[in-house]
Amino acid sequence: MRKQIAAANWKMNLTLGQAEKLLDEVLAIDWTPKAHQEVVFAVPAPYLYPALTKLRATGRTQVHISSQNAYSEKSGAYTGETSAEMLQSIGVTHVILGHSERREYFGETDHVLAKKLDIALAHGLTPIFCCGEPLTVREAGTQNAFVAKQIEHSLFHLDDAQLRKVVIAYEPIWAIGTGKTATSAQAQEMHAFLRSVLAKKYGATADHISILYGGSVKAANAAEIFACPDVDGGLVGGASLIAKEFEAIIRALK
Ligand SMILES: O=C[C@H](O)COP(=O)(O)O
Repeated sequence: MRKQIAAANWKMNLTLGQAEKLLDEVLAIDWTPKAHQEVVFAVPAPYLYPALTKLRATGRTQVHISSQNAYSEKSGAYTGETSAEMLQSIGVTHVILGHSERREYFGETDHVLAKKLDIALAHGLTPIFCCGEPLTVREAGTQNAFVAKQIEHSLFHLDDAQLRKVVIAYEPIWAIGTGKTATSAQAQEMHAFLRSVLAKKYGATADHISILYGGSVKAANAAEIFACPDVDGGLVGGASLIAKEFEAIIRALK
């Protein structure tokens, strides 16, 4: 079975004290993962190392710490940036790339994201690559072509072995932080389409790629969305900041 993943994206929220309390609460839940289940915490950069330290103390092996971003160059005079090599050196295993907020506020293009994917993979990180359409595109009914282009432009230069290390997150922008979730039918339709896009180039490998859904996932809707055959868990923003909510989302993994 494909990996089923509950990924928390804390975005730019929480003080250190709040972050430690939340992590403690979620790490303490009585949860025995199935072999194919994982939990990922994408925490703000200043909390990566404290979070890793806490996680190591629990001995949990199916829980991982992720960066919310990494730069597209190996090292050098890039003030304020964090490299994939730095993340690897402290024990971070995952990195979110191409979140719509990065694309919108920081001008990240498909081309830059292709470079970020390369450098993340070269340093052994698992990229969680985000794609998704804005409301205008959804209303025009052209979401499939829009999202297929994001995938083709940023991922299609990867070889089969590299693609197998990538997790995809489909996040319709109109559903992020709006409380307006895609219906499970809309999510399934897009996830199946994305898998077919991957299959055209990578054949049966497409069946091994986890595709997460993101956009107003919460305790009340996670089980229905995760039950869709092509949905392999979720990338969760707001609800991941509340321990009880995120616990329920973890328990909704299939
Ligand atoms: O990365 C997470 C997504 O942007 C979803 O955020 P949300 O769950 O607050 O809608």
